Amino acid sequence: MNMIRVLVWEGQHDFAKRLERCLSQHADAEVIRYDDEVDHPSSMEAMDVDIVFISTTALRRYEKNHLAWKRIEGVPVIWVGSGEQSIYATTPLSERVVLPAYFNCASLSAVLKHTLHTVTQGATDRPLPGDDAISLTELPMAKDGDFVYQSPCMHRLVGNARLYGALSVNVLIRGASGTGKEYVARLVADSHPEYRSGPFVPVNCAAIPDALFESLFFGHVRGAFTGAVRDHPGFLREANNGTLYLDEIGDLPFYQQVKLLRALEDGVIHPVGSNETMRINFRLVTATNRPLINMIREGTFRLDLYHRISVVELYIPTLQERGGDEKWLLFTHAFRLALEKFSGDDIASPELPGWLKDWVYTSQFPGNVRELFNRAARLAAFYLGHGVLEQTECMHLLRAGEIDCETTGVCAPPDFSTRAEERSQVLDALEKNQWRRLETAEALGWSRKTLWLKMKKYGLSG
Ligand SMILES: Nc1ncnc2c1ncn2[C@@H]1O[C@H](COP(=O)(O)OP(=O)(O)OP(=O)(O)O)[C@@H](O)[C@H]1O
Repeated sequence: MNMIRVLVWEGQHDFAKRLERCLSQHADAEVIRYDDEVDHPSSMEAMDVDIVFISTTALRRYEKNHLAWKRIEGVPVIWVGSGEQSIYATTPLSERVVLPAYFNCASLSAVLKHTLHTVTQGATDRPLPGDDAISLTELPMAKDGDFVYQSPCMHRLVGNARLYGALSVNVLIRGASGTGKEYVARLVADSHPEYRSGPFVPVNCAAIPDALFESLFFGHVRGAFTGAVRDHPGFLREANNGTLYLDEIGDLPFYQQVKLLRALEDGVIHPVGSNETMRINFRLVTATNRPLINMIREGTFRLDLYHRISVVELYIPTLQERGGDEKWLLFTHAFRLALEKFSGDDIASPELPGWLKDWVYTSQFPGNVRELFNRAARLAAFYLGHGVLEQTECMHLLRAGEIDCETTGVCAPPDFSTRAEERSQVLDALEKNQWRRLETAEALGWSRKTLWLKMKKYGLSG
């Protein structure tokens, strides 16, 4: 582990001393202390710390001033005390990391490693030495049907999908190909108290033949055109009282976008060949893997449609952003599923070798979950055929068809040629996201800490 700067904000206990002692055994750390004699740390941002420990007793003294602890946003926090306290009310469940007040050095080391690993995984993304102490089963794994996730950023995404899903707002899902946009769309749909009982109508906008757009979206009556042998309700009416999911919305041609916008604004449609208008009522969820804002600048996506569809935006992190633990979790899950599927049996999974874990942790999977599932399925087929997982042959198989990031461009971080350009991009993203750091960081594909450091570098503050 590299040298880390740890801030300890203590209430009335002596845990800073214990912490310092444990840290000196387990990590190369500089500990900066605040205690109950000192007022709350007002210049935490300027201190450039890597992690903050806050005792619940310290925070209680400043409970009225939410800003006091909001200032530490961008730096991971480990709470010290009881996990039950109302003091965490402003921290989503998925983000709470709690170290019991009676911690010992081993529990401190495990919590610290897990937190730092999660934060820095984008940069290092390989198992930490001695990580065996933190087994996968100890990490929070969640399952929504077949949707499996584990990383804090995915817990946050799912929490937001449920939260906004319960409201009657249009939701735009952004994410690279293979990240699971349809799963998230279904999660949003299933969270609404009324629309959840209606139909879920998925439409891939990239696969709509131009000439059939109106008939497929708004419906047609029998005889409206050659080949219209029966009435067709159209996607918008099929979704009535349910959810219409428009995937690849960025692929809808510009001149079709205005027709869709009009229907959404008026809440009525005219089926092709009919004089009647019909009312429509559904929740709209859209998804894209294309940069709509750039497309608006280039004049290929309508700003008015963008405003209509993106009341709430949810960003799905790439597999790389979710980190090694989640890749491994998904790989083992996919491997087990494939064994069952290919053998038609409830076959026991073999113990997976260490070289495989290393490979999964360090591979980038530009095709995201879809690609990872494909590799796991290959390996499962190999295992069923040969009964062993021999490294050389398996690696050959796993790496076949591997496409690197440079070729696909999908896992590369934003590339800015000048400082001025980067500053203006960061400013743009901040303004677009009303200076909310989490959303801005997600939009830029950065961690909150990276964004915070860049804001400091360019003298940007909200
Ligand atoms: N978290 C997950 N847990 C389990 N399976 C997943 C998860 N995420 C994605 N998948 C799998 O990956 C595949 C791709 O997911 P999905 O089709 O939803 O991605 P997408 O983002 O809509 O991709 P595209 O943009 O290419 O349409 C799915 O078939 C599903 O099996």
